This record gives sequence, C-alpha cells and structure tokens, in this order.
Amino acid sequence: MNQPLVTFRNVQKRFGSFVAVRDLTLDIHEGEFLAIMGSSGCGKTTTLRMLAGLDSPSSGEIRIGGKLMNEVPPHARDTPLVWQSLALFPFLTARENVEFGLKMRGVGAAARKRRALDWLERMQIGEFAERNVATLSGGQKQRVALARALVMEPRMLLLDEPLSALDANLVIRMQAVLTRLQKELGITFVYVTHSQSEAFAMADRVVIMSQGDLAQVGTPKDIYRAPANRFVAEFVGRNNILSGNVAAIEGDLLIIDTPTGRFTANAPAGGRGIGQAASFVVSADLVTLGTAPPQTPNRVAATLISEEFVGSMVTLFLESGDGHEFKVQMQERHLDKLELGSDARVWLSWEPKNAHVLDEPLSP
Ligand SMILES: Nc1ncnc2c1ncn2[C@@H]1O[C@H](COP(=O)(O)OP(=O)(O)OP(=O)(O)O)[C@@H](O)[C@H]1O
Repeated sequence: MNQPLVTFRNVQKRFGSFVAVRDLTLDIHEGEFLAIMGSSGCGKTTTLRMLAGLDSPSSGEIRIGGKLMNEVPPHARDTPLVWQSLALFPFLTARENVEFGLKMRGVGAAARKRRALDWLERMQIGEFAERNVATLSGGQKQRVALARALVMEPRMLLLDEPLSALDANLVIRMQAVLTRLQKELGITFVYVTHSQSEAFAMADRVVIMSQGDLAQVGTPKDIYRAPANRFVAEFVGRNNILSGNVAAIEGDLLIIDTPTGRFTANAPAGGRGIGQAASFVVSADLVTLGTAPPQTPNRVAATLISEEFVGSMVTLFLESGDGHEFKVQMQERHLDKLELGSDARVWLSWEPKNAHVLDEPLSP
C-alpha cells in the first residue's frame, strides 16, 4: 500500500493532568473515508483538532504527507474543519460565505460566483444563495459550511458531527451526497460522529475510541462481526456476549463452558489455555430462531420477552433459563411465519464460525 496520508505515532494529549488521548497510533490513507466514533468525552474531537492544528500533541508525532505537523498552525494546513458550531460570517450571504476562501486565493469574481453556486446546489440549498446566513436554519447553515469547505477542494476534510442539526430524512439524503462526493473528488474525509448508523453507512473504516484509547480500527463489517474486545462488542450493541472458561481446544475452535451452557466458538488468534476465562460474541442477525430443537452444538432454549420493530427488521429480546438476555434480529416477514405467541418458548442456535472469541478487555 502507498505511504499513508496521515500518521499518528504514539500521540498523547493532556490538558493539565487529564489525559484526553493516551497513546494514539493510527494511519489514514489518501482518499479514504474514516469515521471516528465513541461515547461522549472519549477524545474524538481532540483527535480531530490535533489534525486541524487547533491543538498540538503533548507528545508523539502527527505527520501529513510525511511532514511533521505537530506545531504547524491551522492556516498553514490544507485541512479545513467543519464542525457543529460553525463559524460562518453572519453579515454575508450564503454565496458570499462560500466564495470567501476563493476570494482570499485570488479567484476572479465570475468564477468564484459560479463555483459557489454550484456547491450550494450540490448541497441542495441553491435557493438560499442570496440570503443572509443569519436568517438560515441550523441545518441550512451546516450545509453552507460544508459548501464553503468543499469549494476549496481540499486534500482532506475534517468533519465534526456535520449532520447533527438536520432532521432524519435530510441526514439520509446528505449522507448519500457526502459519500458520493467523497468518492468522486477523492478527498480524504475524517468524520467524527456519535451515530453508529452514520459511521457504518458512510465510512470505509471506523475508529472506535474509549476514554482516550483506540479500542479498534477496521471496516464496519470487521467491527460488527469481529469486535476486538468487550468494549467494542457492547458499544456496537447488536451483539450477544457470553463468558465462561475454556473446557477444550480443537484447532481454531474453543469449547467454552458458560452459565448458559457449553458452546463452540471460533478463535483463529488462539492464545487461550484450558481453564482460562474466555468470552465470545454472536451478532444478533447470525442467531437462528426456531421452534424445534436444532441439531447443532450451539443451541439454547429461550423465552420471548419483547420485540422491537425498525422498518422491516425486528429485534427480539429473549431470556435463557439462567436469565441471560439474547437478541435476535430478523426480517419481520420471517417472524410472521413462525407465529409465536407472547412468552413463546423457542430454540436459538448459531454456527461455531459465527461465534467470535474476544481478545482480552481493554486495560482499565
Ligand atoms: N481545552 C480543554 N481543557 C480541558 N479538558 C479538555 C479540553 N478539551 C477537551 N477536554 C477534555 O478531554 C476529553 C475529551 O474531549 P473531546 O472533546 O475530545 O471528546 P469527544 O469524544 O469529542 O466528546 P463529545 O462526543 O462529547 O464531543 C473530555 O473529557 C473533555 O472534557
């Protein structure tokens, strides 16, 4: 692979004695869409601000295109940041705001106007071009800010919750606009968000942070199917997590005794001995639900507790005899065929290859 566009090497950021980012080592590749996720206060914005030059690392190195950037100020970088409380010029129109950077670069009036209007159109706010930005709604302002950053055609764009002021329908539309533009223009996007659906829908790779640490980086599929640790497995949500002790090892498979039963799980990384603690996850959409006992080693009898519908998908919440909660996700039409009553007794099962053994938990 080519040289990464951005490298963080053992980057730490302290505010007084508080450590906001502990020891971040991460590569960002040219043209990729990288999302940074994690719960509030985990260090996402601090990471982005260090990349924008608004904060400098307390130790470690940040390089862009191989060049050390630790002390390079924001205006000397090609890394515009679009964030929630956007700094638009309130006394200018939407178009003038978008034109501003081009004017600073000496682009002529006619070309500036054409490019600004083009970007406002792409952001679906062309009709507001001549309105003073102070009179626009929060969501409209956010799109002016996006147009203002994109019109400069930067090599990399940093975005901090850029869609947070938009309603749900507009979020979906803007997600499609942004991902298409990102691929068309080949701009590297670093995108901070709270929203898992947003990160998983848009990003090529997702970084999950926890209290200043990088918990996992990978494709959305990797993170969903093979969470590296318990924090990520719980953060991603739609996972069943079971814990116990290793009873036997058969090649890449571990036989694990848990309070809910004995199960076979996949542990290609190995590294566990008999008697050691081990946890595994099975995603909710990889659990099969049936009314007859299945002929597989990984099976549990469970009682249906509740159902949650989102669109055509349903998540079932169930409980095994020992009180462990299971989640099963399926298409609503499949559920209808099963004709389950309330408190129905059912069987859950999953293939050993879909039970993924977790690495050790993150250090406390
Ligand atoms: N200038 C500062 N001085 C002191 N502490 C700070 C400063 N900036 C950030 N922090 C602290 O560092 C931690 C990480 O903050 P950061 O803004 O990176 O979190 P975040 O993951 O973006 O959170 P959120 O999702 O809530 O925006 C927080 O505990 C925050 O209070």
